[in-house]
Amino acid sequence: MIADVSKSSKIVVEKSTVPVKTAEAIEKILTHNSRGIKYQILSNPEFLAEGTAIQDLFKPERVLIGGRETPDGQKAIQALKDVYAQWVPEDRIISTNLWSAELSKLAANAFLAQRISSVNAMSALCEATGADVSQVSHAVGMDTRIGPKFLNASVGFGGSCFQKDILNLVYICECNGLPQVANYWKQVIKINDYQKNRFVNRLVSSMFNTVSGKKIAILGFAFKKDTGDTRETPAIDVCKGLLGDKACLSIYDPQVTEDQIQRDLSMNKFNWDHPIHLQPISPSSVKQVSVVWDAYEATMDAHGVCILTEWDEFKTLDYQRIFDNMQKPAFVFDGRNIVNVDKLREIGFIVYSMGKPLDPWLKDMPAVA
Ligand SMILES: NC(=O)c1ccc[n+]([C@@H]2O[C@H](COP(=O)([O-])OP(=O)(O)OC[C@H]3O[C@@H](n4cnc5c(N)ncnc54)[C@H](O)[C@@H]3O)[C@@H](O)[C@H]2O)c1
Ligand SMILES: O=c1ccn([C@@H]2O[C@H](COP(=O)(O)OP(=O)(O)O[C@H]3O[C@H](CO)[C@@H](O)[C@H](O)[C@H]3O)[C@@H](O)[C@H]2O)c(=O)[nH]1
Repeated sequence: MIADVSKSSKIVVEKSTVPVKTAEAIEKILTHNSRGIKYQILSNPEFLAEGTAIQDLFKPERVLIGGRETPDGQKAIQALKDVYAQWVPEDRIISTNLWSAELSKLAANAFLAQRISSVNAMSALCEATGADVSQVSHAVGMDTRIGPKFLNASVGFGGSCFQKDILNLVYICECNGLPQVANYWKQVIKINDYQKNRFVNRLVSSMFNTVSGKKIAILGFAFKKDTGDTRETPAIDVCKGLLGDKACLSIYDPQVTEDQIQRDLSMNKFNWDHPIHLQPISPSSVKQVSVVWDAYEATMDAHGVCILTEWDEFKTLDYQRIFDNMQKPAFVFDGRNIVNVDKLREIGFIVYSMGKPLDPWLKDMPAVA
């Protein structure tokens, strides 16, 4: 396509996250169709996060540009640097060779996801020992070599990037004859799956080993707050786990539509990645699921409440009102550690909060249902 329309030399910039050596493939295709036109391929991976995209664009921590180490490659890097220099301080614009830039993007996401899996693995140990994962994260994160960010235990990481990019890394390791390295990174995903299962098991075992026919309110469905994106959201796996035991779910998320939730819960795991025209036209809706537009409606007459996204509004709900309108005993399962556990216990809730000292109710329950 680019080769078809190009009339003069071009710089082609990869922004998407790609397997290492994609630039080489692009270069080969363009060069073979070049009709004398010269191309320079640059790798300029995008590091923005959803929910903060505009700030990340205006004030990036770094801009990474990878190119060929030839005079023409360096000239192309400088041309792209000049564009960013319009609003990004020059010391934040770094240049590398092509393969380093492509790999750095995968490495950055793998490191971030690894931090979450590390703290989530600790959360299981905290529950077993009586430690509090927030206190452990705080103490660990004060070491400037480790740093305090991205150490919040949760029901698991989601989003379209982390799992895909780690699987990409794993594939590249395997293709390069590095199975031990591949296995190391695979563990990050395995712990993430373990954390989601652990949450469902805790919930089911606390509620007398079954949620069949019970109403469970799901607060939050997006993979994180301030976005309506549900790709790879842990809510899908948690909801499917509960539906597997025949729970009735009442789901509320301030940004996710009913259609999206029904689609996510009725589709096979990887169908979301298909172009929209290849997805089921009207996926049959899941009967045990209702989607409502208010947290109070979702929790009305519920046996249990699950918090799966850390939306700010869930921190300030009137939990006394929620408790009064729920079946008893009333349970809260906080997959994001956002509620005040002591306050909720005072109200009368049985509370499970990821990685926090266990409620006396849960202490003698098996961690696995
Ligand atoms: N979403 C983010 O926050 C974010 C942040 C940084 C980087 N990225 C990267 O940016 C890229 C796009 O992300 P997105 O969230 O916009 O994804 P998206 O799924 O919304 O968009 C991807 C687009 O690529 C198209 N596509 C997929 N496979 C294709 C193929 N083989 N040939 C041609 N087109 C194809 C899809 O139809 C879709 O229109 C990804 O590589 C992602 O890793 C995303
Ligand atoms: O301490 C934490 C931090 C995050 N999360 C979860 O991790 C997931 C991903 O969060 P985040 O990284 O903030 O969102 P993304 O929009 O997926 O952004 C990531 O993926 C993008 C796409 O590659 C990169 O550009 C970004 O730099 C990278 O942060 C979400 O489910 C979060 O809830 C936790 O569980 N605990």
